[in-house]
Order: sequence, then C-alpha cells, then structure tokens
Amino acid sequence: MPLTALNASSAAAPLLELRQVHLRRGATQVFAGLSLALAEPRIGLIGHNGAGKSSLLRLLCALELPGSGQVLSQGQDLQALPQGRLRAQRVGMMFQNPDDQIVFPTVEEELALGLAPLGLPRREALARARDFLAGRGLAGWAARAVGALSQGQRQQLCWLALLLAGPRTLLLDEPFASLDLPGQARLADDIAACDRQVVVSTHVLDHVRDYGRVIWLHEGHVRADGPGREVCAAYETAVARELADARGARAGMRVAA
Ligand SMILES: Nc1ncnc2c1ncn2[C@@H]1O[C@H](COP(=O)(O)OP(=O)(O)OP(=O)(O)O)[C@@H](O)[C@H]1O
Repeated sequence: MPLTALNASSAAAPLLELRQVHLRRGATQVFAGLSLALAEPRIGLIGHNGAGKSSLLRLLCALELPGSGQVLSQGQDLQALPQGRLRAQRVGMMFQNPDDQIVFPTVEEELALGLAPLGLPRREALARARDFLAGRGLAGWAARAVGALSQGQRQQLCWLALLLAGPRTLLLDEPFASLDLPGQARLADDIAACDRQVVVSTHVLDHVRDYGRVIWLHEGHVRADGPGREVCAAYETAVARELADARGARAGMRVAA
C-alpha cells in the first residue's frame, strides 16, 4: 500500500491506538492513563532510558497487556484478535535484542517463519525466503547458521524477517543500535522505501528528525508530540539544560568542600 493510501485510511481509524492505558511492570507503574492515536506512516519514539519506549512498543503488539485501558488495531481490541494470522498481519516487532526474536537455527528458516501466517507449505516458504535474500544480494546467507552471525548481522536478519512478513505496522525497538554505518544507511533507506507504517524507537535523533511525527516520552508521559524537527530540538534543549544543571551542581559541591 503506498504511503498516501496509508495517510488516507488514517482519516477513518488510526492503525493503532491506546486509550487510557495503565501498565505496571514489576514494581514500576510505567503508564498511568496513556492515550495515543498512531495514524502517521512514520513515527519516532524518543526519551531517556526507562521512559517507556520499549513498553509502549510491547503494548502495541500485545506482548504486554494493559492492567486497564485498551490497545486498538484499526478500532478493534488487539487482545480480542486471535493470535496468529490476523494479529501477525496487523503488527510485528523487531526487538532491541535480536536473541529475543530469533528462534530458528538458520537464516532461511527464520525468514520462512515470518511467512507462517500465510499458511504456505514449508518448501514454498523456504523458497520465498531464498528469493527474498537473493533479491537483496544476500543469497549466500540462506543456509548460514544464525549462531555464526555477528550481533549486527542478527539485527539485520531480524529486520529482513519483519520486512518479509510485512505486517501493516512495523515496530522497531532501537533498530540501529548494533549496525555499522553502511548497515544503518541501508536500514534507513529500507524504512524510507517501506509501504507500511513504521514506528521507530531510538536514541539517535538524526534517524527520526525528518519524520512527520515524533513522540517524546518522559517517565511514562508524553512530554512532546509533533513534527520530528521540533520535538527533537526540544529534547536536545532539555538534555543540554539537564547537563548544565548537573555540572553546575557538581561544581557547587566542589566549591563548598
Ligand atoms: N522486564 C521488566 N520488569 C520490570 N520492570 C521493567 C521491565 N522492563 C522494563 N521495566 C521498567 O519499565 C520502565 C520502562 O522501561 P522501558 O524498557 O519501556 O524503557 P525504555 O524507554 O525503552 O528504556 P531504554 O531507552 O533504556 O531502552 C522502567 O522503569 C523499567 O525499569
């Protein structure tokens, strides 16, 4: 689906929506009444460590269930959708740690897993996986053992698996973290060319600065929400102020001592 169509359909119901969501993880109340409608084709998520970015992504693909409130996919409660095909076609996630995502021993098998919701015979799913790799100049990867890939290569595999599976919304949790510079550029190009909704959590603001929408989470609340350039600039200003205050406080303590 072209991005323009994504935009047009967003006028009806957002692809994903949180309504008054409360979420507790362990001893931490992560969200207390968070509401968000996610309709734009590209959305960035930024904020300090522990702000709630991963928790939000996990809610959006039903890996975490809210204590109260609702997570909706095109107006339907995500929890009420049967696990498997229907849910897999709506939303998929690329994890921060590839080892949380990869389950099969070889690259082609891992890629074929993403096609399982289509109900293809195993042989055909594997053939499609190989074709997909060949189309990206990676034919030699097909039979490679996942355990013999580097961290960055495993992260790349996770992205390829999600891309091949092709849900309507792709949730990417710090997807650039282990990639070398060419890998980061390739992923950025892939995201730019992708005809799906993509939500990216990152600490590298340049990866989302040009997005139409960036959400800055702070301690489980939305601190700013708007065009990427404005929200990233506001975040950078706040971080600079925090650093200056902390340095000032340390200098004050040294003078007092
Ligand atoms: N598995 C867990 N069990 C208990 N609490 C957790 C768990 N994972 C995260 N939390 C808590 O939930 C809160 C939000 O964490 P989350 O991982 O969503 O933040 P984040 O913004 O993705 O952080 P980072 O930038 O470090 O990845 C934090 O206070 C964290 O301590």
